[in-house]
Amino acid sequence: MLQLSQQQQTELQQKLSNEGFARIENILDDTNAQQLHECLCNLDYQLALFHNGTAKSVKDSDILALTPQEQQALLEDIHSYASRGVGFMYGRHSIASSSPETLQRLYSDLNSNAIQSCFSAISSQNIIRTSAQATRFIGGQYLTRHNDIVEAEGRVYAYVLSLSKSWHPDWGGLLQFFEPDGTPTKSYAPKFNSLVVFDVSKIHSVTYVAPFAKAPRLSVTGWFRTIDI
Ligand SMILES: O=C(O)CCC(=O)C(=O)O
Ligand SMILES: [Fe+2]
Repeated sequence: MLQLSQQQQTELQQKLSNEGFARIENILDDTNAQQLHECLCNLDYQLALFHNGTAKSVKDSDILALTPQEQQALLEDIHSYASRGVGFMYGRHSIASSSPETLQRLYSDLNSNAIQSCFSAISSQNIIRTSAQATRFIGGQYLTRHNDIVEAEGRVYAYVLSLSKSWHPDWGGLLQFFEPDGTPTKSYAPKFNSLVVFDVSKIHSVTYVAPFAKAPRLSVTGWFRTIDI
C-alpha cells in the first residue's frame, strides 16, 4: 500500500535536512487512499483531551453519562488550559489487532523493512519501529503548540498522512509550524492523500477547526523511532 520511489526519498531527504519538514503528494494509489478514507470515516475514536492537568482518553459514553452542567464544567476546564496554550481535544484511535484490516495493512507497511530502511537512510539513524494512530478533528477541536520529542521512544520524524477530502481553506485545522517565540512559519492545510514528514524538534500545532467545518479532519499520524517499546 505504501512505498516511496527513489526520487521521493531523495526529495524528502533534501527538504528535511534543509527545512525540517516536507510533503509528498499522492503518496498512496487512489484505491488505497479511498479505502483508508472510508475506514477513517467509520472508525471508533476516543476523545483525547487535557483536563485537570493530565492527558486523558475518554469514550463518548463517558461524556454522555455527565449531566449538561458537568459537561459544561469539563469544557471550561479544557478551554482554560487551551487559553494558556496547553492541551488538546481531538478523536484518537490507536491502531491495534482489533482495528479494521485496511488500517492494519497500513500499519504493517509503515513497519516494513522497505519503509524503515528508507527512513533510516534519510535520517542516518536506525529506524526500527513506526507508531501509528488515526485521528479525527471536528469543529471546535485543536492541538496546541508542542514538539514531538520523546527520548524514551527514540522518535526521529513525525508523519501525518492526510485523508480529508476537499478541505476548505477557511476551516482551520492547519498543521502549523512556529519559531520558538511563537511566530508562525510554514503551514500545511489538510490535503487528501498527502504525507507530511517533519523533524520531531519542530514546534507545531493543529490550529482550531472552525465550528462550521463541514467535514472532519482525518489523518493517520505517528513517529519513526529508534527504540521499540
Ligand atoms: O495531525 C497533525 O497534523 C499533527 C498531529 C501532532 O502534532 C501530534 O499528534 O503530535
Ligand atoms: Fe505533534
